[in-house]
Amino acid sequence: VHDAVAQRDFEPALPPIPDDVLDDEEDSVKIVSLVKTKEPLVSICFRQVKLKWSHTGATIKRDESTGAIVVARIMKGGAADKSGLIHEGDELKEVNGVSLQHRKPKEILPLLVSLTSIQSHSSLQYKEKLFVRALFDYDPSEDPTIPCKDAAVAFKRGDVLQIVSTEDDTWWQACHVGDSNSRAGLIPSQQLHERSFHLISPYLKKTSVHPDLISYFLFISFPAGLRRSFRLGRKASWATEAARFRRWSTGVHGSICPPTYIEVMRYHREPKDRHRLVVLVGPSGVGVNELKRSLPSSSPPDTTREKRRQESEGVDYHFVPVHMFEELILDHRFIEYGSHGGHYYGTSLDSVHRVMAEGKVCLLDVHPSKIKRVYTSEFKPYVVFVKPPCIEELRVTRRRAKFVCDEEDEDFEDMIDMAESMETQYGHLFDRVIVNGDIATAFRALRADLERIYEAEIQWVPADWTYTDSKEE
Ligand SMILES: Nc1ncnc2c1ncn2[C@@H]1O[C@H](COP(=O)(O)OP(=O)(O)OP(=O)(O)O)[C@@H](O)[C@H]1O
Repeated sequence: VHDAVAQRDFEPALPPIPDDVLDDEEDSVKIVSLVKTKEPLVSICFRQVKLKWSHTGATIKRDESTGAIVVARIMKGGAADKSGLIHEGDELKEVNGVSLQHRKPKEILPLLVSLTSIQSHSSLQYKEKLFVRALFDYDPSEDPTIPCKDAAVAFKRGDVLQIVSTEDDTWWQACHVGDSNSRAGLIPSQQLHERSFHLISPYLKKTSVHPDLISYFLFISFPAGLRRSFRLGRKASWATEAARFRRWSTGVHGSICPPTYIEVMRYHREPKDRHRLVVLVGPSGVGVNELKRSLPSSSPPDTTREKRRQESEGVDYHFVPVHMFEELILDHRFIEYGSHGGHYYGTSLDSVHRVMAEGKVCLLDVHPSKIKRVYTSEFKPYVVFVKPPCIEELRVTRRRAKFVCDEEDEDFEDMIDMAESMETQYGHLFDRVIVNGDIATAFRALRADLERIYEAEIQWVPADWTYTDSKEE
């Protein structure tokens, strides 16, 4: 191919090879000339060989010791990579007849803008199959460390990316999954993101460290009383936790790693498999219970308090003697438990198992710090964060609802603050965020999301879960 291309005539004509390039230096000195046409095409001329590509798929840098402009990186699957004609370390001599010698990077960049525009073909099949979910937002336009903003891929927390190269320790190459127009580009490597986090670069300060349901689904739902009891207990422990987290984030525990990427794999639920556990989290008063009330419910939680006249065993609660409840605590059988008014209330793993074993969808409402208790292949949790809207919308929606008239602005502010803290600390575990402004809209969003998750052919779940499943088979 090289020879066939080399013998053809191309327009425009290349400048002659400089006299000072000796024949025996051919292997060590490459003269590359870039000619930008009116079309969005870049012609790369390599001696007398000229190829036209829509995009080159390469980045450049200045060699610190020699001052030369060299090819820094060849993007996997890009035109430059496929051609095999330019390589990392190749020196760029001139662009459109303009010598690059002694030029400042600022002057060179506009000349090379097309060279740094990286595109891969949508039909491209990458050889490596490593998929990750991003656990933080990344906006290259706010990242001063990115070698070339045009070569980068922006993403949001939760996006699934296909990693096509991890050869470079600092900048990996990846493209978005499920987007046929997605191009491969640079993303910060895990190592780089962890390092940058500790330096608290400006772009990271803004990032977070960090889904009537189909009638045949039945849900486990815990009554408001229990939830409120938990919440009362949670409030105190949350304040301690938030304070501890603030200390960590200010550097007392500098070795804490920020969430970066988690390897994910496609998961297809077979009819024989249990449904995924649905976990609802949110700050106190945001409306988790209100949303749950609109969903069919089933298995209740455990409590040690006396049964009231209107209550039934196994409907409102499982009424358990204190000694049994305490045994369950010692056996670590509770996902979450607390006491209120001198009585225990708890959400046990056993109650979740029972519902799931019956083939029902289990809906759980816990403090986000407890998600890790069920973050296993056994439960495959789908975590929905219920978030408050802005304070103006909170005022309007909550006061419009006649039964909520005693909420003060301060409560709304607390709710918003707590939601922010939860997102900061646990956001990487959330599969879906639903803003509960107008209750009907929030409920429709939740229902649509849960329908989607239970009907979806393919879902992305942590690779660990699928490895565990295959070991168990
Ligand atoms: N979108 C909404 N619009 C108006 N009122 C709402 C909305 N969502 C919830 N509410 C009301 O706000 C109050 C608190 O809601 P809910 O009890 O569901 O909160 P929660 O998140 O379960 O908190 P807690 O555990 O503290 O009870 C309830 O009176 C509920 O009816």
